[in-house]
Amino acid sequence: MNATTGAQKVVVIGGGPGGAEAALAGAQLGADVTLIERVGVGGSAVLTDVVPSKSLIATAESAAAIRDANALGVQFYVRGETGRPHKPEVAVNLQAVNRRLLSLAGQQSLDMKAELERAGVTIVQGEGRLVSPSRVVVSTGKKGTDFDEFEADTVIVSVGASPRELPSAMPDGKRILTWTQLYSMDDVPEHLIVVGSGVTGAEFANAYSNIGAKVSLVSSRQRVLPNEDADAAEVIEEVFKRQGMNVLSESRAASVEATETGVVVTLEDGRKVEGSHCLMAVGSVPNTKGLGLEEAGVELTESGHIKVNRVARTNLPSVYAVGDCADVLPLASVAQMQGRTAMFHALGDAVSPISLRAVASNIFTQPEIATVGWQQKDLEDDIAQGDIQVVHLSQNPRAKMMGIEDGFVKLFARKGSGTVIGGVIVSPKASELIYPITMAFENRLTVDMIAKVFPVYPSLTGSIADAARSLHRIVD
Ligand SMILES: Cc1cc2nc3c(=O)[nH]c(=O)nc-3n(C[C@H](O)[C@H](O)[C@H](O)COP(=O)(O)OP(=O)(O)OC[C@H]3O[C@@H](n4cnc5c(N)ncnc54)[C@H](O)[C@@H]3O)c2cc1C
Ligand SMILES: NC(=O)c1ccc[n+]([C@@H]2O[C@H](COP(=O)([O-])OP(=O)(O)OC[C@H]3O[C@@H](n4cnc5c(N)ncnc54)[C@H](O)[C@@H]3O)[C@@H](O)[C@H]2O)c1
Repeated sequence: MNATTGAQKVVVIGGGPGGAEAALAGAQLGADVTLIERVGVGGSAVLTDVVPSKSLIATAESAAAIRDANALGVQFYVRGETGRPHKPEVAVNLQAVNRRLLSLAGQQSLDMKAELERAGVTIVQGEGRLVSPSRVVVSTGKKGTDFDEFEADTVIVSVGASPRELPSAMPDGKRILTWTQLYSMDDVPEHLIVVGSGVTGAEFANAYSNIGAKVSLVSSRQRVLPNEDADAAEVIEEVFKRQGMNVLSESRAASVEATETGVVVTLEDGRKVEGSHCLMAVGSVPNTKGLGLEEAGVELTESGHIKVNRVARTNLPSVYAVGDCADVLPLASVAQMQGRTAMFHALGDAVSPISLRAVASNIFTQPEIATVGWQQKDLEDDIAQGDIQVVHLSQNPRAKMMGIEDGFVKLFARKGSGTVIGGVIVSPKASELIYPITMAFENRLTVDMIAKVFPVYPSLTGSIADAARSLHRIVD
């Protein structure tokens, strides 16, 4: 408790989406909030992960739009000396691209910092560590020479995660890279080998392919994006292959070595893949080591994630954990929701426990994959009961006009009631199109209610209405 104001004292360790949102919520409720951040406000989400990757993807979309414009009758040519037209090359200036995205990231970090300061949050630059469930030490000097100590009624740990490193494929920051190191490349890599075909691997493989790199994708599973809707992943894999990507299925990388001129990836079956650069996208590890958590009595999982309940509280009443360091779902949107929920709960405000089923998520490949609610696998495994309707975008008039060939809308409706229980959209800008399905899911709307809503004609959302209409059932 702050002795002068009587406000509750809250210390937040880590200023990514989880920590920043928690700090803002605390300030809004009148708490005395101190935010400790060792690198920059916005965290990895803003500085190395979400903002740079999605900015790179915006560039990749522009490059792909130029490539695909020909199909809609747009032609680019320059006249040579003889007056005859020549097709110009589309070139991406990677230095300019990287400058732009790093500057966007830096600016967003500064904007967030200013917003927190305006709200009254005290920001301390340094590395925080728990010394008890209500005491945090911060090393503010280089190599831990200077220390500050903070008493807290509540501590919120939001320290995020870092790229997983394999001992036989250690990143050198030049040829063998993690996703945080990609933005130092001066030129579009001649041949990028991406190890790992989860969301991170798939997004970067697609983006670099679209900006002109030759790409090989080392995928340990039968298909890329193993945790996604199988039909959606199949569309993406087909698009990848059609664009010339070398997808190596059921292939695990055993080691990666840098040579004088490039990299050699040795697969577990002995095959070797040579390229100019290698991106390691083999998952993340939580930044929970050396934080004093176990010593303070906070329970961790075997993977080092902090165990939390649905309001983000750990086994210790005064300690909460939010975002990628907790054992929930590593998404920026979830980190923010947890941050807010944790702070409200700690300060005694009303909260609803977080339901992951309602989280809309998106994979920013081209086309994108957006999902919400129960999925086909849940229906097949009989965890949920529902009917499935798929409408392919090749049947959608607007998609035809726009030259969109790949993608679909898939809707799940509960048997009997017809309530929307989930959906998948594979389409350009699926991240924007999923919102009506998310609204329907959250508010328990039925397919008949959706079918009654007028979509614009012609529009991609028309396929959502079509899927809902097809799910209409006659009531006996
Ligand atoms: C390539 C990539 C793309 C992604 N794209 C998306 C996307 O499009 N949409 C989406 O929702 N999610 C996306 N994610 C996931 C998203 O980045 C994470 O879920 C999000 O960053 C989690 O936020 P956080 O607050 O938990 O942690 P972080 O953003 O990792 O922030 C944690 C902060 O804590 C600081 N910190 C750590 N230890 C200490 C300490 N001891 N003392 C002080 N500070 C400390 C770190 O410096 C860091 O700034 C992506 C992830 C990756 C890898
Ligand atoms: N658009 C987004 O919202 C977005 C983008 C990126 C990441 N994320 C979040 O981050 C989470 C993690 O995604 P991720 O892709 O970073 O990690 P992941 O753990 O989901 O995928 C890593 C993949 O690498 C494979 N792998 C591991 N070792 C390998 C080896 N030696 N050779 C070949 N493959 C190997 C694994 O089998 C796995 O499929 C996502 O679930 C998501 O929550 C979100």
